[in-house]
Amino acid sequence: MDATSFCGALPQTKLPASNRNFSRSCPRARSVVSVARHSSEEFQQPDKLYSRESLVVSSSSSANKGMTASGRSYLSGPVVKRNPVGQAFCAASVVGVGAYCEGFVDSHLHVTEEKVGVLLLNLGGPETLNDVQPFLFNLFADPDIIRLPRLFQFLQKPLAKLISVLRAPKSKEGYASIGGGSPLRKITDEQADGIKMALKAKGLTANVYVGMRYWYPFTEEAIHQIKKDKITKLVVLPLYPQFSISTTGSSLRVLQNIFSEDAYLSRLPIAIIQSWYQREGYIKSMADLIGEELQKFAKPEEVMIFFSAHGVPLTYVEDAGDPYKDQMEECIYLIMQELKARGSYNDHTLAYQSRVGPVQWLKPYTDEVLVELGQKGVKSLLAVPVRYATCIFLFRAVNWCYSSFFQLVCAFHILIQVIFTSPTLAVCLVGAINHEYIDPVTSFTMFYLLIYCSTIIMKASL
Ligand SMILES: C=CC1=C(C)c2cc3[nH]c(cc4nc(cc5[nH]c(cc1n2)c(C)c5CCC(=O)O)C(CCC(=O)O)=C4C)c(C)c3C=C
Ligand SMILES: [Fe+2]
Repeated sequence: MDATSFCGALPQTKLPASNRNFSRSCPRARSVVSVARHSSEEFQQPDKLYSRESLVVSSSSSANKGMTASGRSYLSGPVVKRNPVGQAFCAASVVGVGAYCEGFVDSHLHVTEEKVGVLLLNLGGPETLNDVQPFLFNLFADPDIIRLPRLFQFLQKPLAKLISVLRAPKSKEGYASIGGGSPLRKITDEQADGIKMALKAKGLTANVYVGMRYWYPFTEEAIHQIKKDKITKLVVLPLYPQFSISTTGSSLRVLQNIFSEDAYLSRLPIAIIQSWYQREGYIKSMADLIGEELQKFAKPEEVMIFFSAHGVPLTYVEDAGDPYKDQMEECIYLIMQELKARGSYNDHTLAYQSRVGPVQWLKPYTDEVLVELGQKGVKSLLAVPVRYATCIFLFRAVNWCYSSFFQLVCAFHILIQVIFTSPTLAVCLVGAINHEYIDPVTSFTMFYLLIYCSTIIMKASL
């Protein structure tokens, strides 16, 4: 649990994947304890799936979209496992995984001296208004965010500089409205603590690390600590419920770059949980929160549930095969099914916010839908950010509504979603982590078994 200190400062530039001489505080070093694991019998247990035909369809289609139109590869599908010695990450068990039995623990345990690490990946956010422009630079310098054709990639950084400077005033306004900085680090730390506690409760003690993509603590810092701690198995959990090239894909690309250049890391067995929007615990937590909020309205059954999600440029989905839209729609479907099962038959709608730049983003747009709903005479609206409590984009839209004619027609109610620090969600995520605990170990063991056998055969033939 000790904090390990680094010193020095990172400039505003995005950290190159190979830069591991960076120095900054990496406060989430965790003590290492031996870990209980489960037999493969457990692994065979049927998963508690929220199944629906399209769940399988969207998962498998995700798998097929591993290579983007521009020839860039990215990882998709709920879970990816890596060959322990392979340099590359490879997609495995895709269809139907990602939603696992939460009670998947507790028998056939045996203890080993493994040092398991759980790496939580997130976006990161500016902690002060002064951080906003450098944070934006890091974001726009990411080739998974500003996707330039290969020929123009040399323009990435100058463009990032320009856009970050132009965007900074608007962003600062947003961050100023939520207290002068992003609470994402605090939220992620709380999530990490929750996950650690939930792991412990299941008898699975592991080091938990946080790695951010665009701000402190950077993913590189977490990896540095993982190496220092001599972790022997790693479960990677991006804290994005749905997969997008621009979020999970981008974070995994950083990992891929770092791992492929490092002898120790390239041998480290890892498992990656690519999406978890379809997990029972997540869907139920969302339904719990929505259900509670609905009860605050005079006529809960008349409330329109308005889901608002962070968008992506349309080309991500249409040209690059980003599964994000499918997964988001699937997620909303599952939440609504759960609400129906509980007797709530509310109307609902999904819209996307946070457009940046002149290109077309996923539609319908949040601000336009809000106007339409007002014009249709919707009186009660429960706005649900599908992601964070800190969703500045949704707050922006809602604030705008409050200050316009909308206030007159809609009895607005905003659901502030605290799900990401909820213990239920932590337990749900630990279900996913726990599932991954065993498989890399199995493949790791299998690999050494193979090496061992082939050595014997080679020796015998000499
Ligand atoms: C081209 C730009 C962007 C893409 C693509 C994009 C995808 C994307 N982002 C999130 C989640 C978050 N983004 C956040 C901030 C943010 N995102 C962009 C741009 C793109 N995002 C910008 C410019 C910013 C900064 C704020 C602003 O200027 O409007 C955040 C907030 C982080 C925080 O500080 O708390 C989140 C969360 C997802 C899920 C996603 C793709 C699906
Ligand atoms: Fe974003």
